Amino acid sequence: MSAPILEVPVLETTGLGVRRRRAWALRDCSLSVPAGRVAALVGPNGAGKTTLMLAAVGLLAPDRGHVSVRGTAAFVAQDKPLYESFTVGELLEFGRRTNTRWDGEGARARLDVLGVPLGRRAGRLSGGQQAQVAITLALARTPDLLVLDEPLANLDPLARHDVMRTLMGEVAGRGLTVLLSSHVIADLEDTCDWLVVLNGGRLQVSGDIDDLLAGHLLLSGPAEAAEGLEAVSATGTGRHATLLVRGDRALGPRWSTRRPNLDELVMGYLRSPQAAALPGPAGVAR
Ligand SMILES: Nc1ncnc2c1ncn2[C@@H]1O[C@H](COP(=O)(O)OP(=O)(O)OP(=O)(O)O)[C@@H](O)[C@H]1O
Repeated sequence: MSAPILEVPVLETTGLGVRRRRAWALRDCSLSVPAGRVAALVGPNGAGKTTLMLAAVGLLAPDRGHVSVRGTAAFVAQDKPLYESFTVGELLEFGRRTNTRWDGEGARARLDVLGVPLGRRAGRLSGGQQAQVAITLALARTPDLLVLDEPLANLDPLARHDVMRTLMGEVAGRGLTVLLSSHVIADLEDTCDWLVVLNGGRLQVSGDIDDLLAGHLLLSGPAEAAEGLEAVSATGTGRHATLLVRGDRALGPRWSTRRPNLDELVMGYLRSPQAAALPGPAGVAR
């Protein structure tokens, strides 16, 4: 096995714990997202995704542990708030006046390509256009880390594709690092290369998506043969069982094996909140 390549983290949390009102929304979370990665943040409702993102950009203070960002971070909240009575051009001008780092030319060029009229009031734009404007304003601040809370929610498939293409262009063009949350794994499969899974306020998975997929197998076979097999999780329909397991296993002709896809990997972990795939001290999943 080749030695793990050390990548510079842009976002790093160590033992991060955040309380919302009296309850812990995030506990003992230690993760890193390397530079130039597009990290998918997934987990059920209430898992702590927004809490982690707010802590990452400094909008929530840790109650335990640390969070650090190398460089600057920009955040686009779930409801993509814009001053509705401002025109898009006025929003750009407002951004220019209120930010020390501002790429107005890039922002105008992007909106031009997307066909968003600068003279239109933000409140009169479609949901997809509002998402694009909010992301464009965040990108114009030329952050090192862009944090997006469900940027694809309520967008049609074409608009979702456009948003992801915008992000990929920025990542390829200037090595931006992105952390984005979503409930639709299929939207993330082609563009994200890093995975963070939260469940009930705890970190379950953090790592390179290709490594994670290559490090797991999906087994299908007779339920009675599944007993005693160590698995991340198992599902079944009576006599038939499907298991998500770590590593490579030769189990004989009664089992069919294949690599899981991203959705199967995520679902396999979410079904077993106690299971975890986190990098050990040498970057090896444990
Ligand atoms: N403003 C708040 N005040 C108090 N508790 C909150 C607040 N916002 C969230 N919480 C609680 O913190 C926990 C984590 O919520 P968070 O919004 O981070 O989850 P999430 O994974 O982003 O969920 P969703 O997918 O539903 O957006 C939940 O138990 C939630 O009830």
